[in-house]
Amino acid sequence: MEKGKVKREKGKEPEKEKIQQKEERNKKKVEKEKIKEKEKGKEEKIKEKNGKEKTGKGKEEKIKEKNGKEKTGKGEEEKIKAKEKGKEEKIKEKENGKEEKSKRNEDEKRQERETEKEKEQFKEKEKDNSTLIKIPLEPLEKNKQILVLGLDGAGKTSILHFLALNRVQRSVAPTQGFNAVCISTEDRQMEFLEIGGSEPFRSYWEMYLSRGLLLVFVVDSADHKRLPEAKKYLHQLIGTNPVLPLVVFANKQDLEAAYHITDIHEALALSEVGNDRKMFLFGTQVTEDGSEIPSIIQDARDLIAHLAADMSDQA
Ligand SMILES: Nc1nc2c(ncn2[C@@H]2O[C@H](COP(=O)(O)OP(=O)(O)OP(=O)(O)O)[C@@H](O)[C@H]2O)c(=O)[nH]1
Ligand SMILES: [Mg+2]
Repeated sequence: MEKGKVKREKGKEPEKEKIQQKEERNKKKVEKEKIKEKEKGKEEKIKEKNGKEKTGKGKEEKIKEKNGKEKTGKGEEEKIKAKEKGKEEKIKEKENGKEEKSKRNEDEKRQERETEKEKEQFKEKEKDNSTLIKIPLEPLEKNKQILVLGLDGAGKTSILHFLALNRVQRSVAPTQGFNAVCISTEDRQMEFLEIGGSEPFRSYWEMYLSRGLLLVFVVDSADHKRLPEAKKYLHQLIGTNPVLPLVVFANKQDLEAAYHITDIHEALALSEVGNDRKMFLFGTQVTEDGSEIPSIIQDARDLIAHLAADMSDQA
């Protein structure tokens, strides 16, 4: 019997154990579930975090996009600037073009004015010369001329103008080549031929000397330095013809530096022109206010007319 008891007791003990085992299993289950829940919570948190991160990424992307837009915005700004620059440059170019055009217009107008002035001056000269007969070179070859020679600037044209018109010519241009002038006196006409005194024209002097009726040689009395040069040319000319009459004009006597005619006589070695030659020396000046000395030019004109008449009678 005790054994049975024992058996019962033993039987009771397995139930307890079973219950305990069940309780333990339940506990474990509960713990597992708790753990699972915890894990789930963790995962969710992580997910949330990730989500946030994602949204963060989104922000970044948005920022990037913004930057991109900003960049594109900058690009547009640059384009606009470039366009503006281009416009400015075009405007500048136009302005420059306008300036150049206006400059050109001014230059053209100036030239027109100058040509008009020149035309007016020419017309005035024409009026002045209306009493003079400009003789073409062809007919002059038949008649002998009164040659008017001398270095450039000596006053040849000025003297001729005064001889012809008894007036001073204000602006005298250097003679480029020939200047033929016909002066009428009471009983005859005199044909004068001036050849330019600049170097390129001096070679013609001697060529025309053979056709010369007489030689009028003009010097600038104040141009001391060039007197020896003038002397050289004069003696070369008269050396070819021992009887050609010579009338020397010691011009520009109004200038302070002007040599007196006795000094000019010496400087030009006029005593050496030859005994067979008629030679005369006049101190002259062609100025507006000079009233006495221009009368000398008139005397010189009378003398020249006389000499020319003599020479053409001889011919
Ligand atoms: N002070 C002064 N100036 C004069 C006189 N005669 C001429 N002139 C001036 O001297 C300059 C030259 O005169 P022109 O008559 O052109 O001299 P040119 O000998 O004909 O000169 P070319 O034709 O170059 O050979 C001009 O400016 C004249 O006004 C004068 O007696 N006194
Ligand atoms: Mg001249």
